[in-house]
Amino acid sequence: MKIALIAHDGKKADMVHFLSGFRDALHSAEIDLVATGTTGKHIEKAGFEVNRLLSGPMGGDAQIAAMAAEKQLAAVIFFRDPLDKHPHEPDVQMLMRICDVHNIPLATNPASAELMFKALTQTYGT
Ligand SMILES: O=C(CO)COP(=O)(O)O
Repeated sequence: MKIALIAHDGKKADMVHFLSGFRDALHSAEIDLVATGTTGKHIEKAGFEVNRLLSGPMGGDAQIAAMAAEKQLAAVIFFRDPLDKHPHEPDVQMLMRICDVHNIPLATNPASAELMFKALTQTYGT
């Protein structure tokens, strides 16, 4: 299964911390990670394999939305920073809307991501 990962700058450390808690599952399981550009760099640095797309403000959120619309994603984990402004806010809203349109599981904070991830790894037997 393919899981998309996105984190705003103020949440990138949270994303790496979150993934580190699932390191064994991520290394052993049949999980493909895809991420927006800068988020992906942080994830790679932490020792995970990830397919990096464009940076969010340059269209990365839109690329992930397209994958969601084409049902290529089992889930989207998007750690948004609610205390910061983003020039590409329309893309952020669009991504979340597309997840809702296509009923793609979407977690926007670590607590929900953890619940979702545990459920997914059980469902997929990983
Ligand atoms: O801006 C983002 C999400 O809206 C994330 O993009 P980066 O991972 O390239 O920082």
